[in-house]
Order: sequence, then C-alpha cells, then structure tokens
Amino acid sequence: MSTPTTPQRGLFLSFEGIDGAGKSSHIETLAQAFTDAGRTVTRTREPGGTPLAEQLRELLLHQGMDALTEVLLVFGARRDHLVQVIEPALARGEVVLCDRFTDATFAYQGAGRGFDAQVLAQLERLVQTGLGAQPGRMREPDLTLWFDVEPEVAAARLAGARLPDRFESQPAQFFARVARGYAARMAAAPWRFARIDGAGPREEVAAQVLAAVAARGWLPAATGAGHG
Ligand SMILES: Nc1ncnc2c1ncn2[C@@H]1O[C@H](COP(=O)(O)OP(=O)(O)O)[C@@H](O)[C@H]1O
Ligand SMILES: Cc1cn([C@H]2C[C@H](O)[C@@H](COP(=O)(O)OP(=O)(O)O)O2)c(=O)[nH]c1=O
Repeated sequence: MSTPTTPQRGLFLSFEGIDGAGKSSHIETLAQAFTDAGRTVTRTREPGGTPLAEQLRELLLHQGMDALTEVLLVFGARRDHLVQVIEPALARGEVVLCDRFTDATFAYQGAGRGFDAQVLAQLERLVQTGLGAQPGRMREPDLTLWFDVEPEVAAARLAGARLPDRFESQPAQFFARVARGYAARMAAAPWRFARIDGAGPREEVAAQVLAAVAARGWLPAATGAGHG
C-alpha cells in the first residue's frame, strides 16, 4: 500500500532593496538552490508578473503621473499578480521568489515620495486579503530578504549598467529615504525579514542569502556549497 505524500507548503519569498542593491543577481542563486532541493520554483517580479501587470509596469517606470495614481497602479498590478500567479503557485506548494513586493511601496511611494503610510497600509490590507484558501488572512511574504547597501555603492554599480528609469533617475537623497523606509519596515516586523549586507563580493552576499533561508529550515544547510 503506498503512503500518500504530504504536499509541501508553498513558500513566498520577496527580495527588496534600493535599485542596484543586487537583488536580481541573487534570485537565480536561490532559485537554483531550491530546485536542487527538489522544489518547484516560480520566479516573478513587481511591478509585473502577469501580462496586465507588465503593462502597468511600463507605465509606472516611464510615464509621469501624480502620487496617488502611482500608488493605485502599483496596487492594481499587485492584485492581478496575486490572483493570477502568486496564490495559485503557493496553492500548488511551490516556492515563489518575487523581485520586490509591498515593502517597496512603503519604501518608494511612502518614504521616498512622502505618500501617507496609513493609506498604504489600508490598501495593503484590501489588496492582500480575500485570496486563496484563507480569505481572511492578509497575504505577506514568509521571508523578505532585504539587500542593504549604501546608496553610493548601489549608484556606482548602476552607473553605465543600464538606462535609468523614473525611479533610478532620482537623486541620492531619494534613495537615502527609500533605504530608511526599508529599515522602518524591518523594525516593524523583524520576524519576516533577513537583512543581507549587500556591499561585499557576490559570493559573500550569496552565502548570506542561502544561510538566511537554511536557518528557517527551508533548505539544507549544505546547499550553499558550490553556488554563488
Ligand atoms: N555583490 C556585488 N558586487 C559588485 N557588483 C554587483 C554585486 N551584485 C550585483 N552587482 C552588479 O550591480 C548591478 C546591479 O545589480 P542587480 O542585481 O541588477 O541589482 P537590483 O536588482 O537590486 O537593482 C549589476 O550590474 C550587477 O551585475
Ligand atoms: C514593487 C514596486 C517597485 N517600485 C519601483 C522600484 C524600482 O525602481 C522599479 C522597478 O523595480 P525593479 O524591478 O527592481 O527594477 P529593475 O528591473 O530596473 O531592477 O519600481 C516602486 O516604486 N514601488 C513598488 O511597489
């Protein structure tokens, strides 16, 4: 008689930090480690992740608009992404690795642009509930990897690497505020965050990422060997 296998619990991990912090570079490392551990990985990003949300991303990154319009488009894209991609993947027991999520809204629109954080919190609750098997629960990442680097380091990495969009072309003071916004989000919910010191060489940063996930029992500790 065969024993039914217990479906694995879905895991939702977000990657955060100012532009140029190194998030995108390390999503691949973690995706590979989870795949090696036998998990199915969905890699996605915000704004974006669905055809509709990718269209909204284009507007957000390249079209001028007022602050409330920007916030509503960010959350509109997020709702579509949750409904179409994130919740179904979690229901299948997959690992969802998302390049940015709602902490970016608090950091960029809230701390960066000065948008009212209480309104953001109301929208967060509205948009991230009524989903999946537990509609009363607000969907949040199980873990947020916050890549903390000095704005000067991030700016130096980005210089010449790509054409700046509406956010990347902001002055250094904007990114200093965004970084403080991330620090405040971590201080308010430290159990959900792992702070990654993103200033060092790639291998060191990758090792911190893998260790943070292994510390939660989601990867074997030895999986870090050979990746980076
Ligand atoms: N630890 C690192 N040291 C030096 N350069 C890095 C490091 N991590 C990433 N980079 C480079 O910095 C730039 C920004 O990295 P990226 O992963 O795109 O950042 P983000 O996704 O956070 O904006 C890229 O050119 C990348 O190759
Ligand atoms: C998710 C999100 C992103 N953003 C901004 C931050 C980034 O500058 C930009 C796009 O993010 P990102 O995907 O990190 O850009 P890139 O592909 O160039 O690395 O969107 C917000 O302002 N608010 C949000 O809620």
